[in-house]
Amino acid sequence: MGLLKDLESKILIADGAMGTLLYSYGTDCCFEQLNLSHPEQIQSIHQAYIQAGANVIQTNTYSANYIKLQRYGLEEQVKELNSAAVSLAKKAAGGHAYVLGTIGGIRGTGPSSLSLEEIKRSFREQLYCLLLEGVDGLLLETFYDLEELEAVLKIARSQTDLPIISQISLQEVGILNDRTPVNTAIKRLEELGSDIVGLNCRLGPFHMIKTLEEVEIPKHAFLSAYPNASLPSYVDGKFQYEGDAEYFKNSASLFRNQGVRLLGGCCGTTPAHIEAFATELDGLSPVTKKDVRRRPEPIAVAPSGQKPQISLPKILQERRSVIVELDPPRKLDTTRFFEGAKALKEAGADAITLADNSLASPRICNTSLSSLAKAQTGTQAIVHLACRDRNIIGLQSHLMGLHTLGLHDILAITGDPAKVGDFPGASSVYDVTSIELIKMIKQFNEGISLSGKDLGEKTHFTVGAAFNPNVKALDRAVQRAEKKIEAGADYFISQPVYSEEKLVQFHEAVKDLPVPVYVGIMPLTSSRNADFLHYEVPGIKLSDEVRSRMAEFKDDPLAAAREGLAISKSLIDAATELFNGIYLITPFMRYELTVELTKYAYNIAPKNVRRIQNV
Ligand SMILES: Cc1cc2nc3c(=O)[nH]c(=O)nc-3n(C[C@H](O)[C@H](O)[C@H](O)COP(=O)(O)OP(=O)(O)OC[C@H]3O[C@@H](n4cnc5c(N)ncnc54)[C@H](O)[C@@H]3O)c2cc1C
Ligand code: MET
Ligand SMILES: [Zn+2]
Repeated sequence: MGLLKDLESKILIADGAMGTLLYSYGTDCCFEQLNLSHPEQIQSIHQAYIQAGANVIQTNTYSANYIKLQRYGLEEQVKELNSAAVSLAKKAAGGHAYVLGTIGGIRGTGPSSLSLEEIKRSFREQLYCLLLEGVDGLLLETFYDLEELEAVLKIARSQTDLPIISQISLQEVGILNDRTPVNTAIKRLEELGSDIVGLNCRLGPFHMIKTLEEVEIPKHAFLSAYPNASLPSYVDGKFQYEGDAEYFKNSASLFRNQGVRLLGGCCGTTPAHIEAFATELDGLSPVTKKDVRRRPEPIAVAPSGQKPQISLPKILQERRSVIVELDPPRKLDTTRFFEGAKALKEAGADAITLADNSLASPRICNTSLSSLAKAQTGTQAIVHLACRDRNIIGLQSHLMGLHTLGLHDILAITGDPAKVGDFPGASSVYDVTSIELIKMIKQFNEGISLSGKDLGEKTHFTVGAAFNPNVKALDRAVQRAEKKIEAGADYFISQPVYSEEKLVQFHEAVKDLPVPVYVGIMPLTSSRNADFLHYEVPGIKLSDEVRSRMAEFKDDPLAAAREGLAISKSLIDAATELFNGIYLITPFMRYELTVELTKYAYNIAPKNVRRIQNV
């Protein structure tokens, strides 16, 4: 007797959801905490599943690791919560059902910055607690990330000979988030020594069976499936699942036909669903042969989006390039904006850049204006894209829209937080930071969405990233830049620099980076403007000389603007000795200033070329 021995000749039925069942009862605390605070509740759920026909149950430990328990301040209780869970499940099983120690995946559906080392640490701790209490097997479930599952499976396999079940979760039929076909992933888990391999959560029976049609029956492992009851719906502020056990009854034989030998339920399932599986498959032997549907090769489709205009990082390798930030207006009159776009194009700017609600204050949508500017004047536009205002659904939709409009230049930024802007109470989404956004965009360039879905064609985005040289520790800024390069950044655009000394330090810090930099220069418009930047904008310091030059024209706005231009010109003189890329920032829609500076920058003869940033 033993779980694996039984599976050689039988189909076993596993239990269904624990978490969503508790949630449906109105539980709103940490579910694992109930192992200690309300043990009778957990035990009665186990018993209900056993009564429904489950031969295999799992401990209430899905999130009982320090990383997830941290959310509730329970990270010190990993041992107690796991121990209690095992003893409750064992008591309920009373020797009539196998008890699996459950460990849930940590990396979710979006990009995660949690290191594998930290995940492994947390996994080891929970693993030892479960093994110490004596379970009949381990259930590694709800892993969206194959790298994570492989890493923890290796650890578990090296620590125990007990049966191990490894279950992947999918967002798309047949394919993991990283594009690995599910059949390949299952084979890899089998090779790493998993005794049972399969799928759980996220998909309901329909999509899970469709996925299993692409999966071969493993030679040295058994197949498992724990489908969700349905897709969730959101009613009256609560997630609900359609609870039709009759539907599960009809699906049972379809799972069997796919070679599944351990069949249970995940989110939204109840003892009624498990009973449906158990009665329907009672006495039936496992299927050992089936036809496997081959995954179709992705079809290469000719791209429909227009091809990019000039490649800015390429230009920077060859010659000087000036780009100019011309921000969307805060009000609805766009006259000055389009005049500016036209004038800058005529002045020779290689592109204009349009901020995305910078300083977290609403402006006209930069994509609309970029598209119109491109259509009206042929201007190449760099669209800033901030992670603050869009979740990963909105970001992806936006990327597809940019591609469709033929806007291929993006500046990927995390974005100023909402609290600095006009609506400090608004939420800052930040599902991802600039680094993960850059990765996402580069994945789109491979024709693949964040969930691994085939986009049907490849995008052609060139991705810029932000660099702030106005920080105390430039070396840390460079380290962050290196991460952005690793993620796929093609070039950098910097915050404005206001002193020649800073330009030299900046150049020294980035000269060996493998991608080019556009160095920021923003003309000062008045003495007050200079003081504001110096005193109020974090990281920006103007030299005493610059501030006193501006202060001289305190009462003469025209003369002050002229002085601001003169200062910018000397900064451009210094900058063009060090960098090929000049990024001019138009202050307060005064594009005449940046038009003049664009012409000025192009008219400076190339100087000591050897010192130019090495790219
Ligand atoms: C060229 C340019 C254009 C911009 N356009 C916009 C815009 O359109 N809309 C908008 O809202 N904002 C814009 N910003 C502002 C920008 O979003 C913020 O300045 C941001 O904090 C830094 O850039 P990032 O978004 O790439 O953040 P990231 O570099 O991704 O930084 C994200 C987080 O990491 C932290 N961090 C950054 N650098 C370091 C470091 N060296 N060490 C440790 N932690 C660090 C930051 O505090 C921040 O919380 C722009 C900035 C630049 C330089
Ligand atoms: C989020 S997937 C399901 C986790 C666990 N098996 C439960 O039912 O609570
Ligand atoms: Zn689930």
